[in-house]
Amino acid sequence: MIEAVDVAKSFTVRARSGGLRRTRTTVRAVDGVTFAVEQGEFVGYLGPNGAGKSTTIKMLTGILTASSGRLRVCGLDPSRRRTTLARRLGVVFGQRTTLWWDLPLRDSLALVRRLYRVEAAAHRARLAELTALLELEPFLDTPVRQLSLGQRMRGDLAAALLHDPELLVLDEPTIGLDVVSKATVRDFLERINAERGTTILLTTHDLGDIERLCRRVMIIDHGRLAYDGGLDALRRTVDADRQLVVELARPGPPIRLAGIEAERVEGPRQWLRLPRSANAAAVIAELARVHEVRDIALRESGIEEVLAGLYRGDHAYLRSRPVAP
Ligand SMILES: Nc1ncnc2c1ncn2[C@@H]1O[C@H](COP(=O)(O)OP(=O)(O)OP(=O)(O)O)[C@@H](O)[C@H]1O
Repeated sequence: MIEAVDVAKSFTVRARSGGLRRTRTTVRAVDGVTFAVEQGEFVGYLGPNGAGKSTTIKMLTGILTASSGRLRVCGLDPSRRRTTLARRLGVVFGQRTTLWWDLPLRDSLALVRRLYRVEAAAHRARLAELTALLELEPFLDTPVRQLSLGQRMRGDLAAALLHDPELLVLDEPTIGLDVVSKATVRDFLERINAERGTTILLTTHDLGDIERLCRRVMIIDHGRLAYDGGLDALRRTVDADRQLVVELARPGPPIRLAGIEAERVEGPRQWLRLPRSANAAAVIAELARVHEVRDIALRESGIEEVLAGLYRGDHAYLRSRPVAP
């Protein structure tokens, strides 16, 4: 469904550098990413702010042309075959709407039907199905500008799927939604992926979206893929690591013992990451023998912590582990 080989995108930015002088700098927003997404997959595309996610999505949808590399979406070059690709692709940008602000949702969806040249009978059937799945009925005749954020998002999802695309690309579809609306959107996405086999690429900062929906995640940072693999493998890696929070009798230099080093020191308190292979009981016994320890807590780390570590630039943490192909 998607094939990206060493895809890069650079922007030239002009900035004032004192007086009337301007300098030109190049921002490598996407810096050589290679990945493939198969039909029917549900993939999370994650990364910190400014990592290159939106730029990738704009290249996938043909809005931007890659500076270099090879990109194919549904077998097509997105920037050259943008119109043809649009018929096979659905896109939702959570921060923006594709609906007509002053029109009732029903009329907006009728215009979408004309844009995509969907047959009237097929449109009726599809609209009925989407209306039921997304519970649109109560507000089909309400102007889009009067819809709540959650209602508008459901309307946008319907608009993106009316022409029954093979691939759905979502940029933060649950941003700003309450827990009930999030659950409706997630249930819906899970269903169309499972029942219709729609391939989904999802960008989100919401860990609930990821945990609930994505079996595979790709993590991009500074324009490069830092991880591509199963969420379960990532979670197992993370869960295997634990953290020891040690409170010493007095402040001291970072603790070092048996190959384990403190990764954070705050006064008498130090944080040590215990790898999978470490025996916590033995480490604690050794700590107590060498240092004057006031207190010790052993903490399991979750997916949130590994993402935060990665986003802070703690790359060695994941790169030291096997990355799925
Ligand atoms: N049109 C542009 N001109 C210049 N620089 C750009 C342009 N678009 C994006 N960038 C830069 O490229 C980098 C990647 O931006 P991008 O919007 O792809 O990040 P993102 O991962 O989507 O971030 P966020 O999570 O904040 O939405 C950033 O440094 C950004 O400032």
